[in-house]
Amino acid sequence: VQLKAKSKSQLLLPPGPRPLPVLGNILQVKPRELLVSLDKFQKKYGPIFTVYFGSRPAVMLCGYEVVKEALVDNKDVFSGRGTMPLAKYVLKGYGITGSSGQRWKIMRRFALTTLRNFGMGKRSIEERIQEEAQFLMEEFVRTKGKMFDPTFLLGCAVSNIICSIVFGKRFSYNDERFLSLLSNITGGLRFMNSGWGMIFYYFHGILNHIPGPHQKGFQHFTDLKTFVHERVDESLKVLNVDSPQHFIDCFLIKMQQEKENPDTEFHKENLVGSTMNLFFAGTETTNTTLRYGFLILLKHPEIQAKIQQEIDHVIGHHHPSADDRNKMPYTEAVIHEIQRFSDIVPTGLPHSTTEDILFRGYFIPKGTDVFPVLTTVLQDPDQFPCPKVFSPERFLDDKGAIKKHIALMPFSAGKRMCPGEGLARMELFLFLTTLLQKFTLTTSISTDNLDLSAEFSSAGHLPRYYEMSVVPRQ
Ligand code: HEM
Repeated sequence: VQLKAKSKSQLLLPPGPRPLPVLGNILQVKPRELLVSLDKFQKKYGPIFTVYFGSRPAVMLCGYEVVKEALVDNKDVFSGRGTMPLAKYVLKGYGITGSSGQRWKIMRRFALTTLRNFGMGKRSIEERIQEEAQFLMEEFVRTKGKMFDPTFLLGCAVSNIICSIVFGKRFSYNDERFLSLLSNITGGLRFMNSGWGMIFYYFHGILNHIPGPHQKGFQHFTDLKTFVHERVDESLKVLNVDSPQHFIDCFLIKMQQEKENPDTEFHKENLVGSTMNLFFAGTETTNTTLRYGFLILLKHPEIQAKIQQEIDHVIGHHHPSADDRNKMPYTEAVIHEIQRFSDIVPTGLPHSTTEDILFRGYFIPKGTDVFPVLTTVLQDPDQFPCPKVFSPERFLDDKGAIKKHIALMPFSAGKRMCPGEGLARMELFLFLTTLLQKFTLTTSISTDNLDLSAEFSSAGHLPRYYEMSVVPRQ
Protein backbone atom coordinates (compact mmCIF):
# COMPACT_ATOMS: atom_id res chain seq x y z
CA VAL A 1 0.00 0.00 0.00
CA GLN A 2 1.49 3.36 -1.02
CA LEU A 3 1.22 5.92 1.72
CA LYS A 4 0.99 9.68 1.45
CA ALA A 5 3.70 11.48 3.45
CA LYS A 6 1.07 13.41 5.40
CA SER A 7 -0.64 10.39 6.83
CA LYS A 8 2.55 8.67 8.00
CA SER A 9 3.04 10.71 11.14
CA GLN A 10 -0.44 9.79 12.35
CA LEU A 11 0.15 6.11 11.95
CA LEU A 12 1.86 3.84 14.42
CA LEU A 13 3.73 0.60 14.65
CA PRO A 14 1.65 -2.22 16.16
CA PRO A 15 1.26 -2.05 19.97
CA GLY A 16 3.52 -3.86 22.40
CA PRO A 17 5.24 -3.70 25.77
CA ARG A 18 6.74 -0.32 26.57
CA PRO A 19 10.47 -0.26 25.73
CA LEU A 20 13.18 1.30 27.89
CA PRO A 21 15.66 3.60 26.16
CA VAL A 22 18.65 1.59 24.84
CA LEU A 23 17.57 -1.60 26.64
CA GLY A 24 14.33 -1.97 24.74
CA ASN A 25 12.13 -4.78 26.08
CA ILE A 26 14.88 -6.88 27.64
CA LEU A 27 13.06 -6.83 30.99
CA GLN A 28 9.89 -8.27 29.45
CA VAL A 29 11.46 -10.47 26.77
CA LYS A 30 14.10 -12.25 28.81
CA PRO A 31 16.84 -13.84 26.73
CA ARG A 32 16.09 -17.32 28.07
CA GLU A 33 12.34 -16.99 27.74
CA LEU A 34 11.80 -15.59 24.29
CA LEU A 35 9.02 -17.94 23.21
CA VAL A 36 7.17 -17.78 26.53
CA SER A 37 7.21 -13.98 26.37
CA LEU A 38 6.03 -13.90 22.77
CA ASP A 39 3.14 -16.17 23.72
CA LYS A 40 2.15 -13.82 26.55
CA PHE A 41 2.26 -10.78 24.28
CA GLN A 42 0.19 -12.52 21.64
CA LYS A 43 -2.49 -13.10 24.27
CA LYS A 44 -2.28 -9.50 25.44
CA TYR A 45 -1.85 -7.54 22.19
CA GLY A 46 -3.26 -9.89 19.55
CA PRO A 47 -1.64 -11.43 16.46
CA ILE A 48 0.56 -8.46 15.54
CA PHE A 49 2.68 -6.58 18.04
CA THR A 50 6.05 -4.85 18.37
CA VAL A 51 8.95 -5.67 20.66
CA TYR A 52 12.22 -3.80 20.93
CA PHE A 53 15.55 -5.64 20.78
CA GLY A 54 17.63 -2.87 22.31
CA SER A 55 16.60 0.22 20.39
CA ARG A 56 15.50 -1.78 17.33
CA PRO A 57 11.78 -2.43 16.87
CA ALA A 58 10.70 -5.81 15.52
CA VAL A 59 7.14 -6.55 14.44
CA MET A 60 5.93 -10.02 15.41
CA LEU A 61 3.36 -11.72 13.18
CA CYS A 62 1.34 -14.55 14.74
CA GLY A 63 -1.08 -17.15 13.46
CA TYR A 64 -1.65 -18.46 9.94
CA GLU A 65 -3.89 -15.63 8.70
CA VAL A 66 -1.51 -12.80 9.55
CA VAL A 67 1.65 -14.59 8.48
CA LYS A 68 0.07 -15.54 5.17
CA GLU A 69 -1.21 -12.00 4.60
CA ALA A 70 2.35 -10.71 5.01
CA LEU A 71 4.55 -13.36 3.40
CA VAL A 72 2.22 -14.49 0.62
CA ASP A 73 -0.25 -11.66 -0.12
CA ASN A 74 2.43 -8.95 0.27
CA LYS A 75 5.37 -11.08 -0.71
CA ASP A 76 7.60 -8.39 -2.20
CA VAL A 77 7.28 -5.92 0.65
CA PHE A 78 8.16 -8.57 3.25
CA SER A 79 11.00 -10.14 1.28
CA GLY A 80 13.94 -8.24 2.81
CA ARG A 81 16.18 -9.92 5.37
CA GLY A 82 16.03 -8.51 8.89
CA THR A 83 18.84 -8.12 11.40
CA MET A 84 21.06 -11.21 11.63
CA PRO A 85 24.15 -10.06 13.53
CA LEU A 86 26.16 -13.23 12.97
CA ALA A 87 25.62 -13.13 9.22
CA LYS A 88 26.59 -9.49 9.37
CA TYR A 89 29.85 -9.89 11.30
CA VAL A 90 31.02 -13.26 10.04
CA LEU A 91 29.87 -13.04 6.42
CA LYS A 92 29.71 -9.23 6.10
CA GLY A 93 26.27 -9.52 4.52
CA TYR A 94 27.46 -11.76 1.66
CA GLY A 95 25.71 -14.94 0.57
CA ILE A 96 22.01 -15.83 0.51
CA THR A 97 20.57 -15.90 4.01
CA GLY A 98 21.83 -12.57 5.31
CA SER A 99 21.54 -10.48 2.14
CA SER A 100 18.72 -8.45 0.59
CA GLY A 101 17.92 -6.72 -2.70
CA GLN A 102 19.75 -7.55 -5.93
CA ARG A 103 22.51 -9.52 -4.25
CA TRP A 104 20.02 -11.78 -2.52
CA LYS A 105 18.00 -12.31 -5.71
CA ILE A 106 21.08 -13.28 -7.72
CA MET A 107 22.59 -15.51 -5.04
CA ARG A 108 19.29 -17.25 -4.28
CA ARG A 109 18.48 -17.85 -7.94
CA PHE A 110 21.94 -19.24 -8.56
CA ALA A 111 21.75 -21.57 -5.56
CA LEU A 112 18.32 -22.83 -6.55
CA THR A 113 19.21 -23.55 -10.18
CA THR A 114 22.54 -25.11 -9.29
CA LEU A 115 21.03 -27.34 -6.65
CA ARG A 116 18.37 -28.35 -9.14
CA ASN A 117 20.93 -29.18 -11.85
CA PHE A 118 22.81 -31.24 -9.35
CA GLY A 119 19.71 -33.19 -8.82
CA MET A 120 17.34 -31.62 -6.29
CA GLY A 121 14.50 -33.97 -7.15
CA LYS A 122 16.60 -35.78 -9.75
CA ARG A 123 18.41 -39.06 -9.59
CA SER A 124 21.91 -38.01 -8.67
CA ILE A 125 21.00 -36.50 -5.33
CA GLU A 126 18.56 -39.27 -4.66
CA GLU A 127 21.31 -41.82 -5.20
CA ARG A 128 23.63 -39.87 -2.90
CA ILE A 129 21.07 -39.99 -0.13
CA GLN A 130 20.39 -43.66 -0.77
CA GLU A 131 24.10 -44.40 -0.55
CA GLU A 132 24.51 -42.36 2.64
CA ALA A 133 21.49 -44.10 4.16
CA GLN A 134 23.34 -47.40 3.67
CA PHE A 135 26.41 -46.03 5.48
CA LEU A 136 24.17 -44.83 8.27
CA MET A 137 22.54 -48.23 8.49
CA GLU A 138 25.93 -49.92 8.81
CA GLU A 139 26.72 -47.61 11.72
CA PHE A 140 23.43 -48.55 13.34
CA VAL A 141 24.28 -52.25 12.93
CA ARG A 142 27.56 -51.56 14.75
CA THR A 143 25.69 -50.38 17.84
CA LYS A 144 24.75 -54.07 18.35
CA GLY A 145 21.54 -53.35 20.20
CA LYS A 146 23.24 -51.03 22.73
CA MET A 147 21.58 -47.74 23.71
CA PHE A 148 23.04 -44.67 21.98
CA ASP A 149 22.31 -41.01 21.36
CA PRO A 150 21.55 -40.76 17.60
CA THR A 151 22.59 -37.09 17.28
CA PHE A 152 26.13 -37.79 16.12
CA LEU A 153 25.37 -40.44 13.49
CA LEU A 154 22.43 -38.52 12.06
CA GLY A 155 24.56 -35.37 11.98
CA CYS A 156 27.29 -37.15 9.99
CA ALA A 157 24.83 -38.60 7.50
CA VAL A 158 22.95 -35.35 6.89
CA SER A 159 26.14 -33.25 6.68
CA ASN A 160 27.57 -35.63 4.15
CA ILE A 161 24.67 -34.93 1.79
CA ILE A 162 25.37 -31.22 1.81
CA CYS A 163 29.14 -31.93 1.60
CA SER A 164 28.61 -33.92 -1.56
CA ILE A 165 26.57 -31.10 -3.07
CA VAL A 166 28.88 -28.22 -2.20
CA PHE A 167 32.31 -29.92 -2.04
CA GLY A 168 31.67 -33.00 -4.17
CA LYS A 169 32.76 -35.47 -1.51
CA ARG A 170 31.52 -37.33 1.52
CA PHE A 171 33.65 -37.91 4.62
CA SER A 172 34.05 -40.99 6.74
CA TYR A 173 32.39 -40.64 10.15
CA ASN A 174 35.76 -40.55 11.90
CA ASP A 175 37.53 -38.05 9.65
CA GLU A 176 39.08 -35.46 11.98
CA ARG A 177 38.44 -32.47 9.73
CA PHE A 178 34.82 -33.54 9.26
CA LEU A 179 34.31 -33.99 12.98
CA SER A 180 35.62 -30.55 13.78
CA LEU A 181 33.35 -29.15 11.09
CA LEU A 182 30.37 -30.82 12.76
CA SER A 183 31.36 -29.59 16.18
CA ASN A 184 31.58 -26.04 14.82
CA ILE A 185 28.07 -26.28 13.44
CA THR A 186 26.70 -27.65 16.72
CA GLY A 187 28.68 -25.11 18.75
CA GLY A 188 27.50 -22.24 16.54
CA LEU A 189 23.91 -23.32 16.89
CA ARG A 190 24.21 -23.78 20.62
CA PHE A 191 25.54 -20.25 20.89
CA MET A 192 22.68 -18.85 18.80
CA ASN A 193 20.21 -20.67 21.04
CA SER A 194 21.80 -19.67 24.31
CA GLY A 195 20.91 -16.82 26.64
CA TRP A 196 24.12 -15.13 25.54
CA GLY A 197 23.15 -15.57 21.92
CA MET A 198 19.97 -13.61 22.61
CA ILE A 199 21.82 -10.92 24.57
CA PHE A 200 24.11 -10.62 21.60
CA TYR A 201 21.06 -10.30 19.37
CA TYR A 202 19.86 -7.39 21.51
CA PHE A 203 23.13 -5.52 21.79
CA HIS A 204 25.39 -6.73 19.01
CA GLY A 205 26.37 -3.19 18.05
CA ILE A 206 28.17 -2.78 21.39
CA LEU A 207 29.12 -6.37 22.21
CA ASN A 208 30.78 -6.96 18.89
CA HIS A 209 33.69 -4.80 20.05
CA ILE A 210 34.26 -6.26 23.52
CA PRO A 211 35.37 -9.67 24.80
CA GLY A 212 32.90 -12.19 26.21
CA PRO A 213 31.35 -15.61 25.54
CA HIS A 214 30.01 -14.37 22.20
CA GLN A 215 33.56 -14.24 20.85
CA LYS A 216 33.72 -18.00 21.40
CA GLY A 217 30.42 -18.32 19.54
CA PHE A 218 31.97 -16.34 16.68
CA GLN A 219 34.96 -18.64 16.63
CA HIS A 220 32.79 -21.58 15.49
CA PHE A 221 31.65 -19.61 12.47
CA THR A 222 35.13 -18.31 11.72
CA ASP A 223 36.48 -21.88 11.78
CA LEU A 224 33.72 -22.97 9.42
CA LYS A 225 34.64 -20.13 7.14
CA THR A 226 38.30 -21.20 7.10
CA PHE A 227 37.22 -24.73 6.17
CA VAL A 228 35.13 -23.42 3.27
CA HIS A 229 38.00 -21.18 2.08
CA GLU A 230 40.29 -24.20 2.00
CA ARG A 231 37.79 -26.18 -0.06
CA VAL A 232 37.43 -23.25 -2.49
CA ASP A 233 41.23 -23.07 -2.95
CA GLU A 234 41.42 -26.83 -3.49
CA SER A 235 38.59 -26.72 -6.03
CA LEU A 236 40.23 -23.88 -7.91
CA LYS A 237 43.40 -25.96 -8.36
CA VAL A 238 41.61 -28.83 -10.08
CA LEU A 239 38.73 -26.98 -11.72
CA ASN A 240 37.63 -28.31 -15.10
CA VAL A 241 35.25 -25.76 -16.61
CA ASP A 242 33.69 -28.40 -18.84
CA SER A 243 32.82 -30.70 -16.01
CA PRO A 244 31.82 -28.95 -12.78
CA GLN A 245 31.64 -31.43 -9.92
CA HIS A 246 29.82 -29.47 -7.26
CA PHE A 247 28.34 -26.15 -6.14
CA ILE A 248 31.73 -24.49 -5.61
CA ASP A 249 32.86 -25.48 -9.13
CA CYS A 250 29.69 -24.01 -10.64
CA PHE A 251 30.24 -20.77 -8.77
CA LEU A 252 33.90 -20.57 -9.78
CA ILE A 253 32.90 -20.98 -13.42
CA LYS A 254 30.38 -18.17 -13.09
CA MET A 255 33.11 -16.02 -11.51
CA GLN A 256 35.34 -16.60 -14.53
CA GLN A 257 32.52 -15.80 -16.94
CA GLU A 258 31.81 -12.52 -15.17
CA LYS A 259 35.33 -11.44 -14.35
CA GLU A 260 35.16 -8.42 -16.68
CA ASN A 261 32.03 -7.12 -14.97
CA PRO A 262 33.01 -4.73 -12.13
CA ASP A 263 29.52 -4.96 -10.56
CA THR A 264 29.26 -8.73 -10.56
CA GLU A 265 27.97 -10.49 -7.46
CA PHE A 266 29.95 -13.57 -8.44
CA HIS A 267 33.06 -13.11 -6.32
CA LYS A 268 34.78 -15.05 -3.57
CA GLU A 269 32.96 -13.39 -0.65
CA ASN A 270 29.57 -14.38 -2.04
CA LEU A 271 30.87 -17.85 -2.86
CA VAL A 272 32.07 -18.43 0.70
CA GLY A 273 28.92 -16.80 2.12
CA SER A 274 26.52 -18.89 0.04
CA THR A 275 28.42 -22.10 0.73
CA MET A 276 28.38 -21.41 4.48
CA ASN A 277 24.66 -20.68 4.29
CA LEU A 278 23.86 -23.95 2.53
CA PHE A 279 26.05 -25.80 4.93
CA PHE A 280 24.71 -24.34 8.11
CA ALA A 281 21.06 -24.20 7.08
CA GLY A 282 21.16 -27.64 5.50
CA THR A 283 22.75 -29.62 8.29
CA GLU A 284 21.31 -28.92 11.69
CA THR A 285 17.72 -28.46 10.55
CA THR A 286 17.37 -31.86 8.89
CA ASN A 287 19.32 -33.58 11.67
CA THR A 288 17.12 -32.05 14.38
CA THR A 289 13.93 -32.96 12.51
CA LEU A 290 15.04 -36.60 12.15
CA ARG A 291 16.14 -36.77 15.78
CA TYR A 292 12.83 -35.33 16.94
CA GLY A 293 11.04 -37.73 14.60
CA PHE A 294 12.79 -40.77 16.11
CA LEU A 295 11.85 -39.65 19.62
CA ILE A 296 8.22 -39.28 18.55
CA LEU A 297 8.28 -42.79 17.04
CA LEU A 298 9.73 -44.19 20.28
CA LYS A 299 6.86 -42.59 22.14
CA HIS A 300 4.33 -43.94 19.60
CA PRO A 301 5.39 -47.50 18.66
CA GLU A 302 2.00 -48.03 16.99
CA ILE A 303 2.82 -45.26 14.48
CA GLN A 304 6.24 -46.77 13.85
CA ALA A 305 4.59 -50.16 13.20
CA LYS A 306 2.17 -48.60 10.70
CA ILE A 307 5.04 -47.01 8.77
CA GLN A 308 6.79 -50.38 8.69
CA GLN A 309 3.65 -52.06 7.38
CA GLU A 310 3.50 -49.50 4.59
CA ILE A 311 7.22 -50.00 3.84
CA ASP A 312 6.76 -53.77 3.65
CA HIS A 313 3.72 -53.39 1.45
CA VAL A 314 5.01 -50.74 -1.00
CA ILE A 315 8.82 -51.07 -0.96
CA GLY A 316 9.34 -54.65 0.15
CA HIS A 317 13.06 -55.47 0.13
CA HIS A 318 14.15 -52.88 -2.47
CA HIS A 319 16.08 -49.77 -1.56
CA PRO A 320 13.57 -47.01 -0.84
CA SER A 321 13.43 -44.42 -3.64
CA ALA A 322 11.86 -41.00 -4.11
CA ASP A 323 9.18 -42.54 -6.33
CA ASP A 324 7.90 -44.59 -3.40
CA ARG A 325 6.85 -41.40 -1.66
CA ASN A 326 3.73 -40.95 -3.79
CA LYS A 327 2.63 -44.44 -2.90
CA MET A 328 3.15 -44.04 0.84
CA PRO A 329 0.59 -41.54 2.14
CA TYR A 330 0.78 -42.69 5.75
CA THR A 331 4.56 -42.23 5.93
CA GLU A 332 4.24 -38.84 4.19
CA ALA A 333 1.58 -37.82 6.70
CA VAL A 334 3.84 -38.83 9.61
CA ILE A 335 6.71 -36.77 8.16
CA HIS A 336 4.39 -33.76 7.75
CA GLU A 337 3.24 -34.15 11.33
CA ILE A 338 6.82 -34.58 12.59
CA GLN A 339 7.69 -31.27 10.91
CA ARG A 340 4.61 -29.53 12.29
CA PHE A 341 5.03 -30.91 15.79
CA SER A 342 8.80 -30.50 16.11
CA ASP A 343 8.48 -26.90 14.92
CA ILE A 344 12.24 -26.50 14.87
CA VAL A 345 12.48 -22.83 13.78
CA PRO A 346 9.79 -21.44 16.10
CA THR A 347 10.42 -17.72 15.63
CA GLY A 348 11.17 -18.01 11.90
CA LEU A 349 14.05 -15.94 10.56
CA PRO A 350 13.76 -12.14 10.65
CA HIS A 351 12.43 -10.48 7.50
CA SER A 352 12.53 -6.77 6.74
CA THR A 353 10.14 -4.52 4.87
CA THR A 354 11.42 -3.31 1.49
CA GLU A 355 9.06 -0.29 1.52
CA ASP A 356 6.61 1.46 3.85
CA ILE A 357 3.42 -0.50 4.25
CA LEU A 358 0.06 -0.07 5.91
CA PHE A 359 -0.61 -3.51 7.28
CA ARG A 360 -3.73 -4.40 9.24
CA GLY A 361 -4.21 -0.76 10.18
CA TYR A 362 -0.64 -0.26 11.39
CA PHE A 363 2.21 1.55 9.76
CA ILE A 364 5.38 -0.45 9.25
CA PRO A 365 8.16 1.73 7.79
CA LYS A 366 10.62 0.46 5.20
CA GLY A 367 13.52 -1.42 6.78
CA THR A 368 11.65 -2.61 9.90
CA ASP A 369 12.44 -6.10 11.18
CA VAL A 370 9.48 -8.48 10.98
CA PHE A 371 9.33 -12.00 12.41
CA PRO A 372 6.87 -14.50 10.96
CA VAL A 373 6.56 -16.47 14.22
CA LEU A 374 6.25 -19.92 12.67
CA THR A 375 5.37 -21.71 15.90
CA THR A 376 2.12 -19.72 16.01
CA VAL A 377 1.29 -21.03 12.53
CA LEU A 378 2.26 -24.66 13.07
CA GLN A 379 0.45 -24.63 16.43
CA ASP A 380 -2.45 -22.43 15.30
CA PRO A 381 -5.54 -24.05 16.89
CA ASP A 382 -7.80 -22.69 14.11
CA GLN A 383 -5.74 -24.58 11.56
CA PHE A 384 -4.65 -27.60 13.57
CA PRO A 385 -7.19 -28.54 16.26
CA CYS A 386 -5.50 -29.82 19.46
CA PRO A 387 -2.10 -28.68 18.17
CA LYS A 388 -0.16 -30.30 21.02
CA VAL A 389 -1.40 -33.75 20.00
CA PHE A 390 0.73 -35.72 17.54
CA SER A 391 -1.70 -36.91 14.90
CA PRO A 392 -0.61 -37.85 11.34
CA GLU A 393 -4.30 -38.30 10.49
CA ARG A 394 -4.58 -34.50 10.10
CA PHE A 395 -2.85 -34.94 6.78
CA LEU A 396 -4.98 -37.83 5.50
CA ASP A 397 -8.44 -37.75 3.94
CA ASP A 398 -11.25 -40.31 4.46
CA LYS A 399 -9.73 -42.60 1.87
CA GLY A 400 -6.27 -42.50 3.44
CA ALA A 401 -4.83 -40.28 0.69
CA ILE A 402 -2.48 -37.44 1.57
CA LYS A 403 -4.19 -34.11 2.25
CA LYS A 404 -2.21 -30.90 1.71
CA HIS A 405 -2.57 -28.31 4.44
CA ILE A 406 -2.05 -24.63 3.64
CA ALA A 407 -0.82 -23.82 7.14
CA LEU A 408 1.94 -26.42 7.17
CA MET A 409 4.84 -23.98 6.90
CA PRO A 410 7.93 -25.46 8.57
CA PHE A 411 9.94 -23.99 5.68
CA SER A 412 8.22 -20.58 5.99
CA ALA A 413 6.44 -19.10 2.95
CA GLY A 414 6.72 -16.48 0.24
CA LYS A 415 9.86 -15.24 -1.45
CA ARG A 416 12.25 -16.19 1.33
CA MET A 417 10.85 -19.66 1.77
CA CYS A 418 13.57 -22.25 2.41
CA PRO A 419 15.27 -23.13 -0.89
CA GLY A 420 16.30 -26.49 0.60
CA GLU A 421 12.75 -27.81 1.03
CA GLY A 422 12.92 -30.36 -1.80
CA LEU A 423 16.26 -31.68 -0.64
CA ALA A 424 15.27 -31.79 3.03
CA ARG A 425 12.01 -33.61 2.35
CA MET A 426 13.75 -36.20 0.22
CA GLU A 427 16.33 -36.76 2.95
CA LEU A 428 13.68 -37.13 5.64
CA PHE A 429 11.80 -39.71 3.57
CA LEU A 430 14.79 -41.77 2.45
CA PHE A 431 16.64 -41.84 5.78
CA LEU A 432 13.50 -42.69 7.70
CA THR A 433 12.28 -45.45 5.39
CA THR A 434 15.74 -47.02 4.89
CA LEU A 435 16.20 -47.28 8.65
CA LEU A 436 12.70 -48.50 9.48
CA GLN A 437 12.86 -51.06 6.69
CA LYS A 438 15.76 -52.74 8.50
CA PHE A 439 15.26 -51.83 12.16
CA THR A 440 12.73 -51.18 14.87
CA LEU A 441 13.65 -48.28 17.14
CA THR A 442 13.29 -49.06 20.84
CA THR A 443 14.23 -47.65 24.20
CA SER A 444 14.38 -48.98 27.74
CA ILE A 445 12.46 -45.93 29.01
CA SER A 446 8.71 -46.43 29.26
CA THR A 447 6.73 -44.51 26.66
CA ASP A 448 4.98 -42.58 29.48
CA ASN A 449 8.32 -41.20 30.58
CA LEU A 450 9.42 -39.97 27.17
CA ASP A 451 9.02 -36.21 27.12
CA LEU A 452 8.23 -34.79 23.68
CA SER A 453 8.30 -31.15 24.74
CA ALA A 454 11.22 -29.15 23.37
CA GLU A 455 14.31 -28.50 25.44
CA PHE A 456 14.75 -24.91 26.63
CA SER A 457 15.40 -22.88 23.55
CA SER A 458 15.21 -19.37 22.24
CA ALA A 459 15.56 -19.32 18.49
CA GLY A 460 15.41 -23.08 17.85
CA HIS A 461 13.41 -26.02 19.19
CA LEU A 462 15.51 -29.05 20.02
CA PRO A 463 14.30 -32.43 21.29
CA ARG A 464 15.37 -33.39 24.80
CA TYR A 465 18.37 -35.67 25.16
CA TYR A 466 17.50 -39.34 24.74
CA GLU A 467 19.09 -42.66 23.91
CA MET A 468 17.65 -45.43 21.82
CA SER A 469 18.63 -48.80 20.44
CA VAL A 470 17.83 -50.53 17.18
CA VAL A 471 16.58 -54.08 16.80
CA PRO A 472 17.05 -55.66 13.36
CA ARG A 473 13.76 -56.73 11.73
CA GLN A 474 13.42 -60.21 10.30
C1 HEM B 1 13.97 -29.87 7.75
C2 HEM B 1 14.84 -29.09 7.21
C3 HEM B 1 14.74 -27.60 7.04
C4 HEM B 1 13.90 -26.69 7.63
C5 HEM B 1 12.79 -26.95 8.64
C6 HEM B 1 14.25 -25.38 7.10
C7 HEM B 1 13.59 -24.21 7.45
C8 HEM B 1 13.95 -22.96 6.96
C9 HEM B 1 13.29 -21.73 7.35
C10 HEM B 1 12.13 -21.61 8.33
C11 HEM B 1 13.92 -20.72 6.70
C12 HEM B 1 13.63 -19.22 6.83
C13 HEM B 1 12.79 -18.74 5.68
C14 HEM B 1 12.41 -17.27 5.85
O1 HEM B 1 13.30 -16.41 5.87
O2 HEM B 1 11.21 -17.00 6.04
C15 HEM B 1 14.97 -21.30 5.89
C16 HEM B 1 15.83 -20.58 5.08
C17 HEM B 1 16.86 -21.14 4.38
N1 HEM B 1 17.16 -22.49 4.27
FE1 HEM B 1 16.17 -24.02 5.14
N2 HEM B 1 15.28 -25.52 6.22
C18 HEM B 1 15.61 -26.85 6.14
C19 HEM B 1 16.60 -27.42 5.35
C20 HEM B 1 17.42 -26.73 4.50
C21 HEM B 1 18.39 -27.34 3.60
C22 HEM B 1 18.61 -28.84 3.42
C23 HEM B 1 19.04 -26.31 2.97
C24 HEM B 1 20.17 -26.37 1.96
C25 HEM B 1 20.09 -26.78 0.78
C26 HEM B 1 18.47 -25.06 3.46
C27 HEM B 1 18.87 -23.81 3.06
C28 HEM B 1 18.26 -22.62 3.46
C29 HEM B 1 18.71 -21.29 3.03
C30 HEM B 1 19.92 -20.98 2.12
C31 HEM B 1 17.82 -20.36 3.60
C32 HEM B 1 17.83 -18.84 3.43
C33 HEM B 1 16.89 -18.46 2.29
C34 HEM B 1 16.83 -16.96 1.97
O3 HEM B 1 17.22 -16.15 2.81
O4 HEM B 1 16.36 -16.62 0.86
N3 HEM B 1 17.49 -25.36 4.38
N4 HEM B 1 14.96 -22.67 6.06
